[in-house]
Amino acid sequence: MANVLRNSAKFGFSGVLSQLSIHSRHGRECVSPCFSLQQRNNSTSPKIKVDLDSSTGVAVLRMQSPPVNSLSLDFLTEFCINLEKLEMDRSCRGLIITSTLSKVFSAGLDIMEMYGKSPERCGEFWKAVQEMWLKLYGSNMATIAAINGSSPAGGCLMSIGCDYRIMVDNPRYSIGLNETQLGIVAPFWFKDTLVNTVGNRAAELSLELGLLYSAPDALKIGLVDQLVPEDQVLSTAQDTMSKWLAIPDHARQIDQCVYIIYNTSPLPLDHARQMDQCVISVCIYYI
Ligand SMILES: CCCCC/C=C\C/C=C\C/C=C/C(=O)SCCNC(=O)CCNC(=O)[C@H](O)C(C)(C)COP(=O)(O)OP(=O)(O)OC[C@H]1O[C@@H](n2cnc3c(N)ncnc32)[C@H](O)[C@@H]1OP(=O)(O)O
Repeated sequence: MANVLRNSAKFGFSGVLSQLSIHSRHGRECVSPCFSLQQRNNSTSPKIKVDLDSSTGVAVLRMQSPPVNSLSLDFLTEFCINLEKLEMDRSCRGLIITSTLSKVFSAGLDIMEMYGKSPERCGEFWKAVQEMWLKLYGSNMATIAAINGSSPAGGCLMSIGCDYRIMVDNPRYSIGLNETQLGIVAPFWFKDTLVNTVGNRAAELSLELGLLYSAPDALKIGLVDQLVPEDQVLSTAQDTMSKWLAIPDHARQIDQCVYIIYNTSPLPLDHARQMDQCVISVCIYYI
């Protein structure tokens, strides 16, 4: 543990995960000389748009993959590449994730990725899902989800992978890990992340019944931290981010790291990750 804490101070949580044998992770010390200033500040790709304001150190990542921002392999790959670029950029300290689509933040995993694909493709897809969660939950940046629409299943995982959640105050928007309603089971690390957010009992009820919560109900159980009118979601996220960034990065990162290490099962370890990948790939293949 002493080593983990020493490393957390040196590398931040991402760095600690890499000490625990995660591939391709980058502490904030690791600044790639490969990215030009222009590349770092603005990158546009088909499914994701990122704008980094270098005066505030805050990036806004907009998911723009109609109709519902479903998490396909292509989407997840783009998402992870963008996250990795921001992670390596010293000037970026905070990340806000939101959607350009009306009514939907993200519909979760792309159902077409889970239907009739080869075991190899299923494995690749699941690895990308794991990677998305590891990169987001383990990020050294302060992360806020500005949830401007429904966010079921994998969309909810993405939201609870952030440090703070602001949702539009609209009872028609829902959020939750509804996998059991679909006849599938949320993996253990989805469960851990939910428990870390809403506590044990609420998570148990939520997972077993596959509950989707309206925005007001999500606030009641602590699944989201704040509700705001639709037109204020981004500005509130920016204001909230400035409070998070008033805390010295190293202190926030170490605090987060200690919390996660004590409260999360060991997916960061290669063997746990591979076992999870194998089980899920087989399950998807036989669905
Ligand atoms: C032991 C067994 C273990 C098995 C293990 C297997 C897998 C892993 C286990 C768990 C992890 C799973 C995580 C997941 O994320 S699963 C995905 C769950 N997602 C959902 O349930 C969301 C479904 N969608 C909705 O509820 C709604 O679409 C919405 C997001 C609320 C938006 O509603 P709206 O009315 O605005 O749109 P439509 O419903 O009309 O949809 C428009 C369009 O989008 C298509 N679509 C919707 N969701 C998805 C999706 N997840 N993937 C792909 N495509 C999606 C929908 O079909 C419509 O398409 P069309 O062509 O008809 O226009």
